[in-house]
Amino acid sequence: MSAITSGAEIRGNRAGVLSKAETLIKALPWLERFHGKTVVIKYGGHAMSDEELRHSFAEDIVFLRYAGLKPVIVHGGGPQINAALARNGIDSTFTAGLRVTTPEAMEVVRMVLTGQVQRDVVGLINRHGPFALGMSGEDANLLTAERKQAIVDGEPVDIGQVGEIVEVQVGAVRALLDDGRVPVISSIARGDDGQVYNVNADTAAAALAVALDAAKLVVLTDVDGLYANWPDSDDVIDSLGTDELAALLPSLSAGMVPKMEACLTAVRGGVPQAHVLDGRVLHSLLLEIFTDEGIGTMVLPSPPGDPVEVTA
Ligand SMILES: Nc1ncnc2c1ncn2[C@@H]1O[C@H](COP(=O)(O)OP(=O)(O)O)[C@@H](O)[C@H]1O
Ligand SMILES: CC(=O)N[C@@H](CCC(=O)OP(=O)(O)O)C(=O)O
Repeated sequence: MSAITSGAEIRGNRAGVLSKAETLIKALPWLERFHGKTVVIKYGGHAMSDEELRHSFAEDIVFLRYAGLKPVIVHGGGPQINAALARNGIDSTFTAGLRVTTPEAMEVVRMVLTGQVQRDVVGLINRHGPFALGMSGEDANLLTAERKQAIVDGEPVDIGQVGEIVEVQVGAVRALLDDGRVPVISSIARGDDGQVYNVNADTAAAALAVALDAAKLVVLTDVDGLYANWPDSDDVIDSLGTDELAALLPSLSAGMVPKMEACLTAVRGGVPQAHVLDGRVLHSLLLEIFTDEGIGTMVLPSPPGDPVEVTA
């Protein structure tokens, strides 16, 4: 027998249906603006902690792909590397937000990023749509790096096999994008000296966003955005210009340093906007790209408005 719905029920559902249609229509200007555009998304290790959030991230990526955008993912894996180093009895320290990478730590970093985290992210996305394909920055000479030194109190400090990106060859990534794929990239680089280098994933994402002429860089992490007076307050800076950000950088600490440097590099390199978003919020990527809700911190070319007041 065919299913029958009463007229009263249909009229009762109408309001809910209309509000869903309104949500879709509100996304229209953003769909037009970003259709065919490349968006580089840094998926931080801390943003991968929860099962429901991981699926919401994968759904967002597949949604972006079906909506005609070209998402490129650069994944992190700091907490996963920490756990693997601890299991192997290898000490792990950070200088200026970067892991001091001995040759034995480098083996673990490479194995965890390309052999574990990248595989997990690819598998996760492909459960929602068959688009993801993993690459290391070493593949097809995507990322070439030289040994980097950290600067501490104005002095250069050796931090081992940490790489500073000196060349990006995006041919292989473009080929994947042209084929409708979603590249998932691990932040390991090759060196002309035959070494492999550990590159901070925020830094790698910024270099790729610039090289790919991306319309946006989005950095997903585990805080609301850039806090103005962290750790004393949780006031989030909604938006700031590159000049203000450059002035602020010396006062920032820990993981925020490479993240905000990445936003600065990307926007100064021609990417129109960079965002730091809370990956703990379900569907934060879709909310950022397809609505005008201000979530997280946005970096724009200077001047974007009044300078923010910040105390170190
Ligand atoms: N001004 C700041 N605003 C927000 N977070 C900050 C700030 N300064 C330092 N942090 C720290 O940086 C961390 C994010 O960096 P990180 O742990 O490297 O994340 P991810 O794994 O996502 O790359 C936050 O969890 C917070 O503890
Ligand atoms: C040089 C350096 O620090 N490399 C990082 C690479 C992974 C990373 O950046 O992961 P998150 O984005 O999750 O922090 C590391 O070894 O932890």
